[in-house]
Amino acid sequence: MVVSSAIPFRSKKTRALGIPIIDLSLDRSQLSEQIVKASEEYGFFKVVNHGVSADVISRTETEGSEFFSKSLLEKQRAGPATPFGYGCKNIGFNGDKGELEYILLEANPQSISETSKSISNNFSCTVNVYVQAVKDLACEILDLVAEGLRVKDKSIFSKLIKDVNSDSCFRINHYPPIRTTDSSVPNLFDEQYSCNVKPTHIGFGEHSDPQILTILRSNDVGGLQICSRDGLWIPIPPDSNQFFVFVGDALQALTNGRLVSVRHRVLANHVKTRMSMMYFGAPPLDACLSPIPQMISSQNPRLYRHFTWGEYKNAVYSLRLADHRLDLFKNQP
Ligand SMILES: C=C1C[C@]23C[C@@]1(O)CC[C@H]2[C@@]12CC[C@H](O)[C@@](C)(C(=O)O1)[C@H]2[C@@H]3C(=O)O
Ligand SMILES: O=C(O)CCC(=O)C(=O)O
Ligand SMILES: [Fe+2]
Repeated sequence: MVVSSAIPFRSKKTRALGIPIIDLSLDRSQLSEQIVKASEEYGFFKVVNHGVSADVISRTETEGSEFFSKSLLEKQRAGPATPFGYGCKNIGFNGDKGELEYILLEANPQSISETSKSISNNFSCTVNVYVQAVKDLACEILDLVAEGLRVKDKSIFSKLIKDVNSDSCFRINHYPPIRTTDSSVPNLFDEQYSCNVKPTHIGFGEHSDPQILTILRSNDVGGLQICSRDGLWIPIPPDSNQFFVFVGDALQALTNGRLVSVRHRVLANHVKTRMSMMYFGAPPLDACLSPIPQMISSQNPRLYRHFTWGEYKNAVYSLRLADHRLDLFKNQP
């Protein structure tokens, strides 16, 4: 596993640390082991040589930028985020706020074209091609996860997001620079690492992603941080040519806690606009998220009870962004 060089960050609660980088051109047996190791230790890694065309990525970025450059009224025609549609500063339904605007779409061609009606045909086609490409990447990674865990059915995880009824979604977040009039907030910005020196504004608050796997791509503006197992925040330098992968709560449950969903957040940038695009791979609503039998043994007793993605999603939307919702589904001894 290639580990990136140390990332300095001037805050007591963050520390310098490398994050795993997975080269998808390596041979399968090496790859599957590296992916499982990274998913156990961090629940997060960067993938390089991912095979997604640079043109597909840049066209989607252009469509996203064009959408956010429209007037508020025009953007609102994509519908209020209930949860799908255009949202500004409000995240979810329970009072969470962030310094961003976003568009959240169901990740299937019919819904994308329906929600995109008020935007453009180009937006719809481009987003569809992008979503298909990152979905294929997510499936490939999930097959490698199954191989690395030595599970017989290699498609045990990927088939959940390949299912026609998969509840996957796609989100574009747009974080404008913070224009502060508060002189106590220094407009410090570390160009070298593209992150705020003093994190004073939350772009997107601390949380874990509820789904199986998230594939994130951002422009060259930083702000993303992941929380290490010992509770320290690690700034992730942006890389617009590569993808970052997050293990979600559903994969943590399916693997009986062996792979961990990673808590992360985005700090607002004082100077530049960050734009990120996330594909959240999710199962169908009626899919069971109980730990797969291969992950349960006398040394590793069942951690979570039987529950469906639909039940979990209801819990997700009834709670706050930062809540530890998977704890509600722990097995009673
Ligand atoms: C505050 C909320 C927004 C969110 C649903 C929730 O009640 C808690 C989880 C949030 C989250 C985080 C990851 C994804 O961005 C998201 C789409 C998801 O599935 O869970 C968002 C939800 C949202 O913005 O609707
Ligand atoms: O915008 C980002 O970089 C990450 C946002 C995020 O974590 C999310 O939308 O779930
Ligand atoms: Fe997230």
